[in-house]
Amino acid sequence: MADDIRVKICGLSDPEHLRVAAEAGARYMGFVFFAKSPRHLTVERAAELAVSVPVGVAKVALVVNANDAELEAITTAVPLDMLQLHGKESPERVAEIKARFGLPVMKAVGVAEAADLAQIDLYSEVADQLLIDAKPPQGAELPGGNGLAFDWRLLAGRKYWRKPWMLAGGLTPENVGEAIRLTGARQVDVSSGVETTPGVKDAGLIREFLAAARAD
Ligand SMILES: O=C(O)c1ccccc1N[C@@H]1O[C@H](COP(=O)(O)O)[C@@H](O)[C@H]1O
Repeated sequence: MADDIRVKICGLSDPEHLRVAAEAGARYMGFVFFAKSPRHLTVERAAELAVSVPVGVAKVALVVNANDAELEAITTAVPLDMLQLHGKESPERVAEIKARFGLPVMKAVGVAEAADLAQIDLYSEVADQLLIDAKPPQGAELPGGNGLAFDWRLLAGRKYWRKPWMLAGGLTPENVGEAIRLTGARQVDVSSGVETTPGVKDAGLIREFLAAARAD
């Protein structure tokens, strides 16, 4: 087992799936706070779920262009370890959120072509981690969580970014091994790939994903 591969399961909403993910070795659990997402949680529900996350597993709040009032409500109600910024937050806004809310920040960067990789260096200055995801198609309702992959060969030979990074976008139990092999990722994030329909996670797929990601 490649136990050093750290897996994040995003968009969890059921305590049973939290239990399965933790038991199978997930290191991060993502709660989505974005009303347009089928995985959206209220702060009250997320606070209830957070209780079931074992010590040592990071609780991550995913937000999209959230204002301070929204962030205040989330961070006050839910015990969190990290904020995932998945919108169009500027480097200045990332730095401001990090300072104001006192939590490590992971900034999502959308990639469709080599030119997009420059964003990674830009955000490396201010974010604690980078999340390298597929750029959403023009006009997409969601800026992530679309089950869309990008060309992983764009990351080949570039594993030494200045900050820890996580690979996301269209990962599944079937393709995660190949994605890790091609990109050198040591951390991976999945949402749609462990669902039967958008927003509905599947315990068997969660287990399969973790086993595949952590296999040698
Ligand atoms: O999961 C969502 O609903 C979501 C909504 C808004 C922004 C990002 C979202 N999810 C993140 O998107 C990537 C890729 O997800 P997928 O595996 O392709 O479905 C991942 O980082 C999720 O955390």
